[in-house]
Amino acid sequence: MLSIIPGKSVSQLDKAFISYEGITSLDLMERAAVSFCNWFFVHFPKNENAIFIFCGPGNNGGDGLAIARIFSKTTDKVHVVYFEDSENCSNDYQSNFAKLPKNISKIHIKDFSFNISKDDFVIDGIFGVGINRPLEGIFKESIEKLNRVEGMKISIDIPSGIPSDAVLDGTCFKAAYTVTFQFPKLSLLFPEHASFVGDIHIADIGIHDDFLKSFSNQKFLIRKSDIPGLHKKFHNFSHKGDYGRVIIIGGSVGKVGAVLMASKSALRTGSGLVHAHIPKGERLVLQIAVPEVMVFDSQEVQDYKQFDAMGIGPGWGMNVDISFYRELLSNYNKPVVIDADGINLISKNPDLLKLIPKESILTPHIKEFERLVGICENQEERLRKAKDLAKKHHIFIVLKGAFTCISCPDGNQYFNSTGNKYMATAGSGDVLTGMITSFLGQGYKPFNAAVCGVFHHGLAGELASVVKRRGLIASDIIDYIPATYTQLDID
Ligand SMILES: NC(=O)C1=CN([C@@H]2O[C@H](COP(=O)(O)OP(=O)(O)OC[C@H]3O[C@@H](n4cnc5c(N)ncnc54)[C@H](OP(=O)(O)O)[C@@H]3O)[C@@H](O)[C@H]2O)[C@@H](O)CC1
Ligand SMILES: [K+]
Repeated sequence: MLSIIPGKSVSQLDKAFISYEGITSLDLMERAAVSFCNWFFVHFPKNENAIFIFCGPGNNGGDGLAIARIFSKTTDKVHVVYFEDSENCSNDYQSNFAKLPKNISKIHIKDFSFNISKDDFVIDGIFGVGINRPLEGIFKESIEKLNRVEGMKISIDIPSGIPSDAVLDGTCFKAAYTVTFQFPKLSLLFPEHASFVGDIHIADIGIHDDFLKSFSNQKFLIRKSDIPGLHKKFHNFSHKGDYGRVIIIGGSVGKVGAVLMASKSALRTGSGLVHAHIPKGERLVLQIAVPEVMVFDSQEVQDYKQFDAMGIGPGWGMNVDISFYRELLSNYNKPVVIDADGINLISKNPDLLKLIPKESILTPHIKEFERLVGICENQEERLRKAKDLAKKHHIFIVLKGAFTCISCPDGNQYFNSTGNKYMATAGSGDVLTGMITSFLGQGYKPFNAAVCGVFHHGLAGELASVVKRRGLIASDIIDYIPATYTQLDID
């Protein structure tokens, strides 16, 4: 997993790493600039337009100057727009300013006309992780003007204005892309910042994972390379019992589709036997739609302990016999997955919280989560409360959304890196419930089940959206679950 380092620790990280590596801070800045340019040349291979690079007084500005020098080897249309005289800027800024070749024009921000056309590039090196207060004066005015001009806008490390670990207060540069160094800054993952951050690219500057770990603050990004090692291996003599017997409990009149999608996705994720528990009178539709699922109503199941895992809540509604739910949680002594109305019922009956088996996985979206813990001001508060809840009740909280966050009982938080905007569609959450329940039933540890569930779910959505785009529906995500195993080379 990739450690996410708090902004305030980045300069300590820098110091420790350059001493370990035997390089200077200027060398590290050069690596950052080269890595940024490598990304740029791949993304914009035929660029012939002007490139305006806005450089603030710190090392983010220093990065901008080094980038300008590299660009100037291939084009004469590079313009550096600076805010402070070099002698008032950071040391590495000064070194890079001195190295600027003659073919780069240098303009003080006060003399800049903001005459930028739509094909030009606007590169934001005004502030990085060193920002320590809301923008004012010339910085605020200039960024507001830049947000009004056209042009392809790219931020270096973080859009100027966003603090690295908190929610924006005031003005911020609006980027189409953010090229961030080595690890995503936490605030890039906040929904409040989506319109400023654009697409995120992580540029490698050679600081390896083990080194980063020692500066980590219990926050991590889940990457593709983390996933294969979390999967169980099966052999040629494995039988359907080995792949688990799971049950999805939910459904109500008009909402049986949720159980249908969760059950089908459990099958597609690899479960050997999938059962569904739905209200009497609704079973026919489910049996016709997914003949592989065995359907029961409440009177028919004698003993829930026979199931390796349970997914509770899809389409359940709020008219559930709460004593049944209470008994279900009290008597089942393995981790369960709880979603949707399964969570809403807990919000209405908070005494249920302490009955949830240890290591269970709750998968709320933001509204379900806030019903559980109270309205939150922003994502920062949500993440804090999710961590507290996970620790207090020894459960996993999967807070769904872009960069879904898994909060663990030990206080660690893991952010998912797969998925896209097309997945915000009815039933997407039911699919995830089915997938995590399936992994639990296959004998995965709850942490592995949650991580594999969210990663494969996001990946299935990405694969489906290649052809479906905004026409994607939850059933498409299910169809692409098998392809995620192919993508990750998991047999
Ligand atoms: N390991 C890495 O990740 C690497 C990081 N690198 C790069 O370094 C960046 C961090 O650089 P940094 O620490 O110099 O901070 P940065 O954001 O440039 O600004 C600090 C300056 O701004 C000022 N200031 C602050 N807020 C202000 C405000 N609101 N309004 C006005 N002024 C304000 C503050 O001075 P102050 O006024 O507070 O005295 C100070 O002068 C990082 O994001 C990345 O791009 C790479 O080069 C190499 C590898
Ligand atoms: K920036």
